[in-house]
Amino acid sequence: MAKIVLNDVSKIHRGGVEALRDVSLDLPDGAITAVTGPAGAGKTTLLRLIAAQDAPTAGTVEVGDAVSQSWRLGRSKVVEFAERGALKGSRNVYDTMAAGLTERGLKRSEAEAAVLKAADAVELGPFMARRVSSLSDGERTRVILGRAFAHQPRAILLDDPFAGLDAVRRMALRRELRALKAAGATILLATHDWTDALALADHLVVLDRGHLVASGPARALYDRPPTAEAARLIGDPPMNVLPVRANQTGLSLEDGTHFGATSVMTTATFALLGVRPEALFAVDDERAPHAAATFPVRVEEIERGANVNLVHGFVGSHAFVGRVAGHVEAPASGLLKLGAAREALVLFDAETGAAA
Ligand SMILES: Nc1ncnc2c1ncn2[C@@H]1O[C@H](COP(=O)(O)OP(=O)(O)OP(=O)(O)O)[C@@H](O)[C@H]1O
Repeated sequence: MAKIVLNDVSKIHRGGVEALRDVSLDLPDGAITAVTGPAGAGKTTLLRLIAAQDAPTAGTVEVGDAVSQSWRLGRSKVVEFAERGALKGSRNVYDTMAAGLTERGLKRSEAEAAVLKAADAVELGPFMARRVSSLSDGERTRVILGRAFAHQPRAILLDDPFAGLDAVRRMALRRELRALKAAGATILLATHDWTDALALADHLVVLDRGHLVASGPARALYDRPPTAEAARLIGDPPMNVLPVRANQTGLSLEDGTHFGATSVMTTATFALLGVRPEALFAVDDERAPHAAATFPVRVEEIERGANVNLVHGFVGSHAFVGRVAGHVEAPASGLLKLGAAREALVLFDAETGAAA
């Protein structure tokens, strides 16, 4: 197992791009951490620094007992950084998985046993002699994972491991990663995909434009984001966040659109009100539970799915999304009332954005 600690880490790439700024993190060992954030947030840069493939411009990175005073020192023994782009197409699968094992001190026979065992685990046995360039994206991902298994590192870093995998392989990979965790590995994966992140992660790190937006236990961060900024970045679709004004009659938008929500106590006149898309339900549905707040949504589009519908529209002038179960239809007026229970409403400070 290996705990990963970053102290005030910044990384300025050549050309002056500040990919990370003053990031401090303390990641639990023996857990799965998902590093999330929009394109260009700094996810790959963070993984590369932890793997000692690149040096921080400032700050220190510690992995287990390998500290980065000299930033490369000892790190290769504890971290396997699995980058799809780094696979050599002309190598066969066996050599790709075996590369570096003897340098780590394994005898040839031990290296061979480790590779064959790992290949078995990721069902790559029949592929051993195939060139990497002849493999599909999904098969390459399995090579990457197989290599990580064979090396038995204490921390495994995976950059976008689910890209290019079909649904069945995604599920299989999630199972493999859980099994690796159960065997004691610390796993860090960068992903854009919230389904995978939330299905797997014990811990979430949210980055945006190089700064750390949030870090904490995945479920808690998802249910109660610490700031409005985090709320807008966590989940797909993320939480709706509306600027509201409070008085005795409840909460309203600046244009007077009223939500009720008298049960939401706030001493401030202005606040930000958050509600998760999947917490919303159509209030005309007589089976709907009692709504503590009602949002009149001017519907632009309803994306129909097998069990849930994504309602895209506006509340006042603010974009708003509902993920509503069952059949839902926009009324002739175009205004669909979506409600939420009291426990689904989150208030943030209007000035600081901190959760109330
Ligand atoms: N080697 C490099 N030289 C110069 N700039 C770089 C380099 N690597 C990354 N960057 C820049 O640093 C920022 C962060 O990039 P990074 O790849 O870490 O983000 P990311 O969150 O992984 O993005 P994506 O989700 O698109 O893969 C981006 O603006 C990127 O263009």
